[in-house]
Amino acid sequence: MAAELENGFAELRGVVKAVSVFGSARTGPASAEYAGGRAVAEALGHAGFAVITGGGPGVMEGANRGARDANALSIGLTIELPHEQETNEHVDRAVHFDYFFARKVMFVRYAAAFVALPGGFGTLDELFEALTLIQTEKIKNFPVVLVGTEYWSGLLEWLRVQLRDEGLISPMDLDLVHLTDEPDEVVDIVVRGHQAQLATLGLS
Ligand SMILES: CC(C)=CCNc1ncnc2c1ncn2[C@@H]1O[C@H](COP(=O)(O)O)[C@@H](O)[C@H]1O
Repeated sequence: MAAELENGFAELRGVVKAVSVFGSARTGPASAEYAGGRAVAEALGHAGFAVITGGGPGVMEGANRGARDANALSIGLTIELPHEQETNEHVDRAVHFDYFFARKVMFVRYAAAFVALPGGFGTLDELFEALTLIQTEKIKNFPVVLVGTEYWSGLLEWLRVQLRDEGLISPMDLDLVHLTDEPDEVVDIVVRGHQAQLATLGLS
């Protein structure tokens, strides 16, 4: 397990400007979600960001493909699962993990932001992990961009009403969560977050 972390750090060394993109493993190449992942990743790629996904099918594949379309580095952090699963063909650099938690460290450590498209448990797990890290200030100026207003609006509203308004989270815990359908807006949000991170480190 320690070896898995070490290997991840070694494989990803040098990745300094990247975004982790999450989304359903089940939405095929003909779906709007796949196209959305591709468009967002392509826009991020043109803005100079590498794209990190889970390396699987669906939205992950769309995002890796979009990164390639933009000639950006396309990374897949693949996971050992009970059913055999191929790394999608648009990954340039694959890093394999047996443990979900070791893999999660990499999604955060090497990314300037999280972008989440529609998905199931896996996507929600990744989203809420980021929100927990933001809330506890383990990560700072780290934007979370939800892509797909129709899909995400209900959850976001529920978080505002049931969690924020009821005092179960702080009012500012949702400040870094953005909702959009526009790839260019995703880029703007990510760039601003990245600049704020560099400024915090005294690197801007
Ligand atoms: C069809 C199927 C079950 C494929 C599983 N293959 C997978 N390969 C890589 N990452 C995955 C896989 N399943 C879930 N994940 C992780 O969880 C998210 C997708 O899960 P879900 O479909 O939203 O819940 C992805 O962002 C990814 O990081």
